[in-house]
Amino acid sequence: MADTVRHVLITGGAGQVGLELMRARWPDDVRLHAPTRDELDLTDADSITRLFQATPFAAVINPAAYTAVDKAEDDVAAAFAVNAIGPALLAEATQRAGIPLIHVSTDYVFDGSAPGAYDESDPVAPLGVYGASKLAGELAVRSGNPRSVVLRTAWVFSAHRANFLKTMLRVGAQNPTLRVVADQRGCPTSAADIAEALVTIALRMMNDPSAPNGTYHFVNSGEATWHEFAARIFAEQTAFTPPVVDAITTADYPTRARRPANSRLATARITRDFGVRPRPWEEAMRDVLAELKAETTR
Ligand SMILES: NC(=O)C1=CN([C@@H]2O[C@H](COP(=O)(O)OP(=O)(O)OC[C@H]3O[C@@H](n4cnc5c(N)ncnc54)[C@H](OP(=O)(O)O)[C@@H]3O)[C@@H](O)[C@H]2O)C=CC1
Ligand SMILES: Cc1cn([C@H]2C[C@H](O)[C@@H](COP(=O)(O)OP(=O)(O)O[C@H]3O[C@@H](C)C(=O)[C@@H](O)[C@H]3O)O2)c(=O)[nH]c1=O
Repeated sequence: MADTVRHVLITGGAGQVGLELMRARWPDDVRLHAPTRDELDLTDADSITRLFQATPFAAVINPAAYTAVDKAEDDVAAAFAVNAIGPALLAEATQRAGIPLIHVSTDYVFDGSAPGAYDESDPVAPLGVYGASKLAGELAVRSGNPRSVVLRTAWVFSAHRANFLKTMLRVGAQNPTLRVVADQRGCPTSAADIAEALVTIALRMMNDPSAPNGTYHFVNSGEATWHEFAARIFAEQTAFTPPVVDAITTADYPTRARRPANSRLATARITRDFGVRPRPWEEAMRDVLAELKAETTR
């Protein structure tokens, strides 16, 4: 008898977006597979082959990545292995299996020189190794499996793993004053909301072989500088007396990697093609703060 279960492979299931994909609402006939790092290492072609031999996947979602932006500058080979070679191998495997691949990418493929929000057709020019490796991954996915979506997102926060929101809560509880850059502007985005968009795209692509493909932007609506993001986090949290947050320039806060001054993403295309409507980042952030609060009071 034919397998009536639709098997969906989720890479990086322990990451921010991967975890939210595992918690997201899926139809009853979908079975999620989130292999551990021992079972799936994106840099190891054999581990991908073994997985595909064991299970007839109906789709693959790839949020796994090397995400340490500064470290990548000195760890070029490792960043490219995960962010470029891994997606190339997944594109090859999904193309051979005749199934869609949904890949997650970043606003850091842009150099930040545009005056407004970037749309999907704007020219890319990454400033650092992380962005360059993610761009190489995008190209490999598009050319390796035309039945694919590259979903670019930005400034991801959630109650899990490492992210700017959690860093601010940690250092803000310990320091009366913080210094945060006020000349880099982007779109803070909830991992749970990204997961919801990915579910919509994956279901559509599984159900309809002629579903839209290509590059899409998904971020929560609104925008902020890192300084505004930090200030809002402290205004909304109730766990401790908020620190004073000084607005500084990028030059005042030297980092190993350069970051775009403007990486706002326009989302009209995903709304038009998939009906996905982003909600304001402040609203999504309140959900995450509530989740963190519930965890500490449990
Ligand atoms: N974080 C952000 O602010 C942004 C992220 N993105 C993109 O969104 C996606 C999801 O990011 P996010 O959830 O924050 O990432 P995380 O850093 O939270 O998680 C990344 C996941 O990838 C896994 N991983 C790393 N290397 C490998 C490998 N060789 N084989 C298999 N799995 C591996 C990690 O495994 P392990 O659990 O073992 O560490 C981890 O589970 C990524 O593609 C990222 O580039 C885009 C814009 C912003
Ligand atoms: C901790 C801290 C950071 N900053 C600055 C440094 C940097 O310019 C900015 C953000 O710092 P972070 O290192 O937390 O964020 P960063 O790692 O640059 O975040 C990026 O991650 C990758 C994975 C992406 O794809 C991007 O969309 C983006 O989310 O804030 C301060 O100004 N003060 C501080 O106390």
